[in-house]
Amino acid sequence: MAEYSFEDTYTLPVKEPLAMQTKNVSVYYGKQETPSLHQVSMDFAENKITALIGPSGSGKSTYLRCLNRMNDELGRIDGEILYRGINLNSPQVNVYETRREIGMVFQHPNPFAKSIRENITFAPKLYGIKDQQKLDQMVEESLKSVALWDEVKDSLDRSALSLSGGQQQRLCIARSLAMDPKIILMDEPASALDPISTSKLEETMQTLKKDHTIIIVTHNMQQAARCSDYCAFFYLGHVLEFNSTKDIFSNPKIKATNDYVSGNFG
Ligand SMILES: Nc1ncnc2c1ncn2[C@@H]1O[C@H](COP(=O)(O)OP(=O)(O)OP(=O)(O)O)[C@@H](O)[C@H]1O
Repeated sequence: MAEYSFEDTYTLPVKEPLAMQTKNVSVYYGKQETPSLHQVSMDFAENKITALIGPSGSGKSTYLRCLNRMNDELGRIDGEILYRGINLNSPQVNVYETRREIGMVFQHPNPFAKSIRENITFAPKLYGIKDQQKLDQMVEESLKSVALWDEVKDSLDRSALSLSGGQQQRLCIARSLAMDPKIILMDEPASALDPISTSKLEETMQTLKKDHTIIIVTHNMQQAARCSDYCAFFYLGHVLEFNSTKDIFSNPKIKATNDYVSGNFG
């Protein structure tokens, strides 16, 4: 039984260019009759960071994974996921192309058991890029974007698994950047990192947003408040409030949001 009404919602209209938009996205896992995610509509401003917050099991990761079709095998997804005028939630859409445009960084760093250099060049080579000079340039640019270049430029052929957890996570972001995505989805990317690595990751996000749109799931309220421009509050598979981060934390419109950001439940 929900403690808060699903009717009591607030959605801030986004008055800037959009990178992506969803309309009434619902997710039914397996043969569920009641969806785990209910009709989520949201606008993602371009070159901004949107944080998805809410208690455990509220549907944040379920929603995030829909945005680059990572839930395809798990059930039925209704609604529209609009990117550059195309509904990505349509069988005609090539999921591999979608994931080139919309990259994903996971909770635990998952570099390949290969060298630092090969982690970056793996996907570009699969897509047919053979020019060594171009590949070297991709390695340098993507590692610079995540502020890892200075730390690893003299040991690019060393195993990625020998890096620290924080370095591995930044390498994974660099790996996703090599395919030049426009949107980067991040599912609790700092949850396995120490405070210093977390702070470097947050700095990286601020650099990346000059050229990318970022959508991040986080349990860490301070992180959402520090890093994001917009915030969506999820509760039992519904989005109850979508607002500027400033207002979510200082002037929430919905009681459930206020209770959550004040630490009254979660
Ligand atoms: N693969 C799956 N199969 C069936 N149900 C699932 C699956 N993944 C998630 N769910 C269910 O969907 C609901 C939302 O889960 P989800 O992981 O999206 O929430 P969340 O807000 O990201 O939680 P957390 O913060 O704990 O990661 C939960 O009830 C969960 O049990």
